[in-house]
Amino acid sequence: MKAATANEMREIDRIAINDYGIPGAVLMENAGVAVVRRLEVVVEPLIDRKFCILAGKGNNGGDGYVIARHLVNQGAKVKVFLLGEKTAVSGDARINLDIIDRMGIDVIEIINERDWDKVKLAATFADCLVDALLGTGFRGEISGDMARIIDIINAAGKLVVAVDIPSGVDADTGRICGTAVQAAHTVTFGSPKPGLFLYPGAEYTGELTVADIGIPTAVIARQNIKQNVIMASAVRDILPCRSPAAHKGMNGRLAVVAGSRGLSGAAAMTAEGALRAGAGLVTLAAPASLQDILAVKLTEVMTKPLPETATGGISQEAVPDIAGLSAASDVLAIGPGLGRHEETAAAVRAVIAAADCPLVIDADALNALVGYTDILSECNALPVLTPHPGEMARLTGLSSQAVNADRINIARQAAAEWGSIVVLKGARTVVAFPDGEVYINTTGNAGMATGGTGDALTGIIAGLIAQGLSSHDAAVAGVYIHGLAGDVAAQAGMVGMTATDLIKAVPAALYGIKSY
Ligand SMILES: NC(=O)C1=CN([C@@H]2O[C@H](COP(=O)(O)OP(=O)(O)OC[C@H]3O[C@@H](n4cnc5c(N)ncnc54)[C@H](O)[C@@H]3O)[C@@H](O)[C@H]2O)[C@@H](O)CC1
Ligand SMILES: [K+]
Repeated sequence: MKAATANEMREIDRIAINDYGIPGAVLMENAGVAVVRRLEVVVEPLIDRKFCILAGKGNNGGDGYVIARHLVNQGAKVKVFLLGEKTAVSGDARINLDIIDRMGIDVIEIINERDWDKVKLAATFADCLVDALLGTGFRGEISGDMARIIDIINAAGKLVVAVDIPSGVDADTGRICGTAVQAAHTVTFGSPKPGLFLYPGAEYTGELTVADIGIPTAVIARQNIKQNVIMASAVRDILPCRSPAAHKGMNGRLAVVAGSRGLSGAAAMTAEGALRAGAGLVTLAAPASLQDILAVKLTEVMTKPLPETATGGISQEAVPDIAGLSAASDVLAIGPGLGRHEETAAAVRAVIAAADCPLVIDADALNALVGYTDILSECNALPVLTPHPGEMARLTGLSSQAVNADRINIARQAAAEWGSIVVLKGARTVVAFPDGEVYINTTGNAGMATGGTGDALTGIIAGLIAQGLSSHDAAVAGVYIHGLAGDVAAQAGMVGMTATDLIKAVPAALYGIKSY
C-alpha cells in the first residue's frame, strides 16, 4: 500500500478535481461520510449522543461540517467550534459551513475568552470529540490558540476521532509539531500518510482507517509515490514456494561471519534466525576459540574456526578463509558480535570489498564502515545494511534523535549515497533503496526491544536471500516476518520475551503468511 506525503496528497486531490472534474465538495462529502461510518461503529448508537466537532478554517474543518450534518440527521446532538471567524472560511468548506448554519446547527466561533469556557464545557459533556482542526494543509508548529484547543481536547479524556490526521502530527515524518491531538481513531482519506505509521505520530493516530473518497485509483497510481507500507499479501507473493521434492541443497547455502570472545550468542542467533527462515545449509564462521561453545549452542549449524586476534575477535588472517566461504555461499551475513577491535574492523572491510556473493551487513561490521562507506560501491550485489538508530548515527554523523525524527528521509539519503539497501531498525523499521523507494514495516512490538532481535533479523534476511529472493525482496519480507515472529512470540507475554523466543516463532509467522 502506498503512503502519500502531504504534498503528494494535495496534488492527488488537485488532479481529481481539476483533471477529472470531480467537484471538491463531492470529495469532501465522501470524506465526511467516511468518518461518520466509522463513528457509527465506535459510538454506537449515534442517536442522542453528544458530539463536539472542533474545526479549523481550512478543508479539514470542511470535513467537520459534513460530519456535523450527517450526525444531526442521525439524531445525534452536535456542537461545532470553529477556531476563528466564519468569514475566514472559504471554498468547499464554506459551502458546508453555510449548509449547517442553515440547518440551525450550533457553530460557535472561538474568538474571545468566554468562548474558551464554552469549548471546555462542551468537551466535558460530550461523548466524542472530532478533530477537524488541521489536515494536510498544516505547516510549521502548533502554538497559541491552536495549542490551547488541542490541550482542551487531550485533557477532556473523551473518545477522540481525528479527521485525516491527528492535528499537530507531521503527515510526512510522524513528528509531533509542538503538541498534537491524541486520537483513539483516525480516518484518513485516499491514501494513508507516512506520519500515521511512524512514531511518535502512530501513537497519536490510534486505530487507522483508510477511506476511499472516490479519487480514481489511477490518480494515486500515477503519482510515483515512493513510500510503501508492507502488507502481508505482498510478502506472501514474495515468498518462494517450496517444492515437495526439495532437498537441503535447493534452499541455499549461507555463511555467517560473527562472534568474538564474550559475544558468541549474537553469532548463534544470527545463524539460528537464518535456519528458522528456511535456509538450507548454514555455516557459522567465528573465532576459533568460540568453537567449543558454539558446538554446544548450535546443533544444525556447521561451524568454521577462524584465526583470531589476542582479544578474541577475527584477525586479518581470517580474510582468505572468509573469501573462500563467500565463494561457496549464496549469501554472507557479517557483523553480529564481531567486536570493535581495529584489526577485526580492517578484516571486515577487506571481506566486504572482496565478497563474491550478496551481503547482509550488521552491527560491528557497520561500525567498521564508519568513515569507509565508499567501499560499499565495490560490492557485486546491492548490500543490505541493517543499522539501528545508534549505528546509523555513527555512520552518518547525526545524533540518533535526528535519525529517528526523520527515519524515511535519513534512510533514503543513506541508501542513495551508499548504493545500498538500508534497513533502519526500530519501532516501524524503514527499508530504503537507492532509487528512493521506501517501505515502512508495521509488524512487531515493544517486547522486541531486547538484545539479540537485531541478530535474528540479519539471519532472517540472509536466510531469505539464500532461498533465492533478491536482496530487495528479502529485506522487505524479512522485516515483516521478523516483526510478525515477534508478535507471535508476544502472545505468550510481551515483556520478558527473548530473541530466542522470536527466532523459534519464525516458522509460525511464515505459516501465517504463506500457510507452509
Ligand atoms: N479538496 C480537497 O483537497 C480535499 C480536502 N480534504 C480535507 O482537507 C484537508 C486539507 O485542507 P486544507 O488544504 O484546506 O488544509 P487544512 O484544513 O489541513 O489546514 C489549513 C488551515 O490550517 C491553518 N494552518 C496551517 N498550519 C497551521 C499552524 N501551524 N498553526 C495553526 N494553523 C495552521 C491554515 O492557515 C489554514 O487555515 C485534508 O486533510 C482533508 O481533511 C477532504 O475534504 C477531501 C478533499
Ligand atoms: K485533523
